[in-house]
Amino acid sequence: MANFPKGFLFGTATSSYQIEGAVNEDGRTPSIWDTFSKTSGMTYNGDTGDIACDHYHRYKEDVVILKEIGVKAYRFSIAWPRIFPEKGNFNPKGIDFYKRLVEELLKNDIIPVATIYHWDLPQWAGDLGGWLNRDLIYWYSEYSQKLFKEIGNVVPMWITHNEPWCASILSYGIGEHAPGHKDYREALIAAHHILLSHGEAVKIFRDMNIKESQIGITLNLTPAYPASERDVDRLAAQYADGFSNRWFLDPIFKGNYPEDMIELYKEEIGKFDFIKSEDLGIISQPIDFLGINFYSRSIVKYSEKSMLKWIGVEGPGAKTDMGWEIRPESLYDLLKRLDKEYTRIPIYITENGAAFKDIITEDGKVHDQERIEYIKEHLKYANKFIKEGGNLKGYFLWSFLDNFEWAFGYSKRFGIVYVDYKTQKRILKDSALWYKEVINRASIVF
Ligand SMILES: OC[C@@H]1[C@@H](O)[C@H](O)[C@@H](O)c2[nH]c(CCc3ccccc3)c[n+]21
Repeated sequence: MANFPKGFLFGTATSSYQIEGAVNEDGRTPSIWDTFSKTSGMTYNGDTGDIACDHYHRYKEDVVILKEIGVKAYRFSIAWPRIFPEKGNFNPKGIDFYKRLVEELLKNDIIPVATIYHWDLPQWAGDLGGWLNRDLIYWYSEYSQKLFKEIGNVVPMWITHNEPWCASILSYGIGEHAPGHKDYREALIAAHHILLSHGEAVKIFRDMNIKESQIGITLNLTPAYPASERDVDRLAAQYADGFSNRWFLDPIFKGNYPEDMIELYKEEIGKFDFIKSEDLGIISQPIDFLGINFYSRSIVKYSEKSMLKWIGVEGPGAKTDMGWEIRPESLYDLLKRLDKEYTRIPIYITENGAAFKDIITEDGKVHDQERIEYIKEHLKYANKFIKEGGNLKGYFLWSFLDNFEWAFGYSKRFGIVYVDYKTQKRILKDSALWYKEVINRASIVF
């Protein structure tokens, strides 16, 4: 039996575009994900977030379920297009939804953890060039400041951005996410502006001196391992680590971009003329916690073919329905590395979870034992890190509800609560009942 420290924050996580629906309600205007999901071929089956889990209307019922599971905290994101549906035009009805949600959470002793940006950029900002336009930093500052003013005193944990890597590299470089560009120079420009907007929001947050509230950022981090002990494969792993992790960790915690990656990129990217002298100082100002989203590791071998000099190799372990290798030990490796090389500020696992092919059996239940095993194993390694003195303060399971899985639409289920999208009925999967026990005892048997 392993116990977690008293006060360890067990939670669940979601995001606005993936669960809310009500895309035209109370003044909300389209986001780049409304546009992208309606562009043919961009999402599985042409799925969109138009309805999703209809959480905008069902949030009270959903908070009751959160209470039933017994989570201590709930991580959600705020839809920028509800708050500023047009450039410079604040929408009180938009913030009212989040005031109602936060009130409901607090009434049920659940700590609200708000992510300011989880990819649903207002289309009006997309039309200005999105994250390629340095002016977005101004608009993001206006948005963040308004949130801090309106609900800063009732939200104790603020996350500026969810996964800058996805919002830049995956979206402007690889093209799998909105706005679907495939230009690596654009990707690094977007990454820089997102990081800069993070820094500006932290500055605003500090200047407002909001009591009892903390601010951080969430990074998706993927430990990279060489496919062999050959030097070239070890070099490949170094570059994969730079690509996924150090390009974001270094500016935030060291105040510089990693030299080896600048060298690797400069042929393709040309001048790094989008970085101004004062930028890295703004990006690297102290934060109160680091959120990490961990799902799996990558194994890479050297390849002359790719500009990045590496290609992925399939791991030997079992896979989730996303095809991601199940490798809980890598969570421990990641945590130890962060502790040793980057920071000892509090760390929260702001996402960890798995998609599996869930079915409702005759008994009307969802026996998702694979998901229970996945979570149990990751909590085991999280606990090992804590026992060794690691400053891990919380774990947010992805996800509370089955929801819109971006390019995969509704074909992938990550929830511990099953959503029947035809009826919007919620069914607690076995994993929700198991997680309830874990939280109740703040210990797990493994
Ligand atoms: O894919 C599951 C979840 C998403 O539903 C969340 O919105 C997002 O924050 C999130 N990040 C990751 C890991 C990074 C990643 C995201 C999308 C595609 C590939 C890798 C996994 N997830």
